[in-house]
Amino acid sequence: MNDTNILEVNGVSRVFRRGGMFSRNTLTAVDNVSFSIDDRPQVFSVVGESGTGKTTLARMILRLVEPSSGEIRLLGKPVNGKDRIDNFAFRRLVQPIFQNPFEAFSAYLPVSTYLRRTALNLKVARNDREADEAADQALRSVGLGLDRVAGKYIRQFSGGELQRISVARALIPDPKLIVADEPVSMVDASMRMNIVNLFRQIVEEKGVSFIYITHDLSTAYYLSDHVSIMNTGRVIEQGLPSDILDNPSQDYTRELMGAIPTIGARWTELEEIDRRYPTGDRATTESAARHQTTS
Ligand SMILES: Nc1ncnc2c1ncn2[C@@H]1O[C@H](COP(=O)(O)OP(=O)(O)OP(=O)(O)O)[C@@H](O)[C@H]1O
Repeated sequence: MNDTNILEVNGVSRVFRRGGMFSRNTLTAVDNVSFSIDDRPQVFSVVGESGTGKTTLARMILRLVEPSSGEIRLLGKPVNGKDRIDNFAFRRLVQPIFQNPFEAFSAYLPVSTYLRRTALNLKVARNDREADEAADQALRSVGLGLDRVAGKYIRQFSGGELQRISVARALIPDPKLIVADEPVSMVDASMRMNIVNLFRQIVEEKGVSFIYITHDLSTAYYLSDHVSIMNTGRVIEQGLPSDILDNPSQDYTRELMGAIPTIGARWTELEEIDRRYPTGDRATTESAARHQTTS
């Protein structure tokens, strides 16, 4: 165990029962997965097709599902079990971003009220004024501001705008780690790169690390410092994105790559979308540029 690692996942498995309470049928959704994320701000991607166990893994890290075996540690402290890190400390350190931003907020509360409550509940602020300041600061990190959001309900935003607001919500407690489960798969194609670039910008500027869960190898390659490929519950290969894509050791990875018509063409398309829909205050990052030049 290394206390400077933000996250350690040691031999973690999750078995689900299939076919009712008394059934003996089981499914191993996550099978003996191990990896660690050191304290350098980074994007750590977990890539695989539907049903390979990515969401189950994310939910175990977020403490929404208990592992059947193995251990997850956050800054050296257990995430599960009787000595686990307390809930409040956990929520200050780790925040989720989910696939559907419309499900991340209440439909009955203005989004600004929701953000204010988040700041108060997480004790980032002592009163409404401080909470609004915290919300405004977080919204500015994603290219918005409280003035553009105040009093509006989720139906008044596009999916892309609302996903940016859910990134802002996640930033309110100044977390160490954000677990983003398919965060761009329900966002309009024109906004996808915008959000992906925003993640990179947050890594560089705020020192937050992301676990980026996706079926889309192309955005993972573009965005990540590290890629783990998952198939049937197992991590089958992992490493630097350029190493994996230039030299995949597994047939499954080659199949995933085959889903991208040609890597080079895809980057051109992503860059074109990015040019047409700029983030505004987006930083072009060294890491993204590095991956682009290797493609
Ligand atoms: N609560 C549950 N009970 C039973 N089976 C489950 C449960 N949650 C997930 N599974 C099963 O575990 C397997 C892995 O699911 P999981 O959602 O983790 O995969 P995934 O890679 O995230 O896929 P997707 O992108 O479609 O969500 C699937 O076969 C799924 O049906």
